[in-house]
Amino acid sequence: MAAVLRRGVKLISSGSSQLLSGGCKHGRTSTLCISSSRPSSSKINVELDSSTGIAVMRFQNPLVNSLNLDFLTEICISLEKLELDKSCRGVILTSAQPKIFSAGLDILEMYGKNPEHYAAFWKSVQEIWLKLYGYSKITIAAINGSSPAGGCLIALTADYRIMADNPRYTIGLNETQLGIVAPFWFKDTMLNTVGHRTAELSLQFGLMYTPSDALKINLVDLVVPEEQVLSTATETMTKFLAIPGHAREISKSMMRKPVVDRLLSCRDADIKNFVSFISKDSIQKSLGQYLSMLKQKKS
Ligand SMILES: CCCCCCCCCCCCC/C=C/C(=O)SCCNC(=O)CCNC(=O)[C@H](O)C(C)(C)COP(=O)(O)OP(=O)(O)OC[C@H]1O[C@@H](n2cnc3c(N)ncnc32)[C@H](O)[C@@H]1OP(=O)(O)O
Repeated sequence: MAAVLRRGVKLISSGSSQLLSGGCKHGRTSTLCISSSRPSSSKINVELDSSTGIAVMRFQNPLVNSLNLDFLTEICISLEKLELDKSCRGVILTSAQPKIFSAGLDILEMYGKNPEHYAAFWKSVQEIWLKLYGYSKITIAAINGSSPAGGCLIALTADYRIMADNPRYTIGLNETQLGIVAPFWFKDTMLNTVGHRTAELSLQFGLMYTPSDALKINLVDLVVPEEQVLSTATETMTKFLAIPGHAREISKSMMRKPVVDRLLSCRDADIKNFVSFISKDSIQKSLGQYLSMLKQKKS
């Protein structure tokens, strides 16, 4: 999997991605970069500073970082590589797209397709959640834009959330607004973060929160000026890194394992449930209307 290219430079490749260590792009010898072997098609960019052990994973799937099958797979592969890389100690998740952290699951993956496609897509959604929620290393979400539904879920899996102080950005599980339902593991992730009553109201109404409101309900941990989101995430990561790693990791696992195990125990049933739900005419109709609404918003 890994090959030494020249002194201090190793290449790890899987699918379309490569991991280069040593001096690359930025001329900093301590920087690792993961990028696609076809840079124009890469949906993420990862830089790992080997002097600090902090990796920054930037989502760059135009236009709005919607989570389609390819994008989810690419994120998962990169997370796996970083988890195996001993020089990586923590990952900051952020967006390279302006104003959007992630628009959530790609609605086009859930609309007008066949059951096999829905099953494959849902499996990859499960995969990313299992990977992130059970991630052994520290994760921090540097939320520099809006983050509805699946985008919020990605942020919720992190150990810490820092959001840009811009009232035009919103975050939340808005599924009911689309006429769909957040599955139990989305619900559990939310519930474990904001508590039962807030989660109940939030899920039923499909509420989207401004950064200051998200802070009030502990959906995010910190709100900072936009230009400070990444630097604050790095500072926060340093605080996490000061804690003895083994103790922190076990504590994280202790809090999250029951929820992870719950999905692991019924993955196939959850996929079946999703396929049957999303294939219903009434659900397809709701999604179709929502997509039209998104298009009309522009005109
Ligand atoms: C008995 C029990 C039963 C339970 C069973 C449970 C089973 C499980 C059920 C199903 C669960 C599904 C869970 C779903 C999770 C999701 O994540 S659904 C997606 C939710 N996302 C959204 O609602 C976001 C919608 N988008 C927006 O609000 C805005 O686009 C934005 C992100 C805020 C960006 O705004 P702006 O910058 O103004 O850009 P736009 O012009 O609106 O968008 C640009 C183009 O992108 C398209 N687009 C946007 N979001 C998506 C998306 N999520 N998927 C696909 N495409 C998207 C948008 O249409 C524009 O396209 P073009 O017009 O072609 O340019």
